[in-house]
Amino acid sequence: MTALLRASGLRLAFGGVKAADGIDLDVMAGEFLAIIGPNGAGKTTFINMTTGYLKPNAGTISYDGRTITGMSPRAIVKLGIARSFQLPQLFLEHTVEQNIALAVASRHGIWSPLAPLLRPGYRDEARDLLDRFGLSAIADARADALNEGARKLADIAMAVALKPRLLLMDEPTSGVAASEKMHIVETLVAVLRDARVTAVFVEHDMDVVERFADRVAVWSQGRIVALGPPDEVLSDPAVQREVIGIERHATPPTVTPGGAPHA
Ligand SMILES: Nc1ncnc2c1ncn2[C@@H]1O[C@H](COP(=O)(O)OP(=O)(O)OP(=O)(O)O)[C@@H](O)[C@H]1O
Repeated sequence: MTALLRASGLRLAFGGVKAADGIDLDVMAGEFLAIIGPNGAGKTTFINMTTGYLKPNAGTISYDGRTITGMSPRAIVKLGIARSFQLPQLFLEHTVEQNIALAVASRHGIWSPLAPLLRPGYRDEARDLLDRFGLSAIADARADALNEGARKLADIAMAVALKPRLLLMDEPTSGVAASEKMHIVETLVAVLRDARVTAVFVEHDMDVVERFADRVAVWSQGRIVALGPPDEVLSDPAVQREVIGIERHATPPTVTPGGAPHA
């Protein structure tokens, strides 16, 4: 396997806070790499640097052999790197299908909300994606009416509509009801494997990491402190003590569809 993404010596400080303190990481083509670590460890900062939302103070990021450090988010998307956010970025007043069709249109450089109406092909592609994500039944629902699980899947479907080779997902299961979580991850992993997308995902649920990650990278205070297969890394006493204990404590509350948050 070759490295699709290579981060070398990444550093980024916010005032006195070292959000990235020398990050070296190769993401291999085809793998699913989980990033775990306590709140504030620098996980989102890594995704933001890789996708052009933040510029590192030092270090380089290369993708498919090409340096992308400091490029704009739009230029990076064009090269084949997409992302989803901790808080889904859907257009809330639009339907699920319209959201996906808008993402398809944006891949063609068209940013108008009318694009899907003008080009039926975009809607067809959106419908195919909805089918693959198991979202066809709610194609006509407004995005603001969805429960958190469906919202996360729709957000990831929008990222997949960009036809990425590499997808970075920031906490794809946060806020999703425990009963829905495994189904959601199974669905998105099946779609991504089928589309041969390499995936990096930040995750707080160790069951999800254990079951779906090929490798896991442990972040702590802007550094990677462990990296390897989940069974090795998650059974490492130092990781359990320093990170997973904190993780379990810090796991955000889940929200049931239409219900109140609960721990
Ligand atoms: N734009 C910013 N301006 C100032 N400080 C920031 C900014 N982004 C991140 N930080 C700080 O950098 C550190 C790392 O933040 P980051 O969001 O990357 O952590 P994280 O591991 O993703 O945490 P969480 O699990 O809570 O999402 C934190 O101390 C955070 O407050």
